[in-house]
Amino acid sequence: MPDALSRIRRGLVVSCQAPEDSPLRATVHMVAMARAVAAAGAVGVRANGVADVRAIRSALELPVIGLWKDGRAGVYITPTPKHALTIAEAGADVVAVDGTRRPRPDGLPLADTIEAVHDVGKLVMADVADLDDGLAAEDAGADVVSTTLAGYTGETVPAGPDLDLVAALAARLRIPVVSEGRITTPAQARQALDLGAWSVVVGTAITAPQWIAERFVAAVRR
Ligand SMILES: CC(=O)N[C@H](C=O)[C@@H](O)[C@H](O)[C@H](O)COP(=O)(O)O
Repeated sequence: MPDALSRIRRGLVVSCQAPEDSPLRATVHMVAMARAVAAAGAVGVRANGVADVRAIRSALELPVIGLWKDGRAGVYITPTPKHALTIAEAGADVVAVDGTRRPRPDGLPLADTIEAVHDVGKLVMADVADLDDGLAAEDAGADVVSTTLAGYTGETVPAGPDLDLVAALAARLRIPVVSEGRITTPAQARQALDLGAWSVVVGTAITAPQWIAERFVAAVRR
């Protein structure tokens, strides 16, 4: 098992990302967030964009899962080999890419992006939406799959994490399966591991103070 994957086994990876319109959208804030979660015992960090990946890589010893969000709809997570190689070059140990079976903007198969990343000695996390995506991503050579895109390819986004998908993928795949997306409680994170997840990625519930505060505000307004 590659070192970066061994190191995140049965642990918490924290996604340190802030959207463009967030007051936290500056690399310095994402590095501080990454340091804070590392101090708490997180075993890895997931980060978006060249600047954040590069800065977090040099600030921390932890494995970095890097991605490049290009756009907001369709295939936007590290959609092409060019995006993937840029993130690998920025220092990501694992490059997270869209691993769905949707047509990619460059028309190339997922396997091409995976091969390009492997050629520079880095690993690929395929962000999938369903079981068939996961099976196809494993066949295409992905090193690990994550349930990142489950619930984001249809009309509406479901409320909780898709833990059924975690269990289904873990039962069928030989490669590690990471549980990611809408995990908002420690109990859900634990449950994901109990269902066979290799590790758990949590973002919003830890690193988005606006989302956290909104829940408190709504509760005290009632
Ligand atoms: C769908 C998509 O674009 N997901 C992104 C992937 O990197 C991030 O916006 C999420 O924050 C991340 O997956 C962690 O999930 P959550 O924030 O729900 O814990």
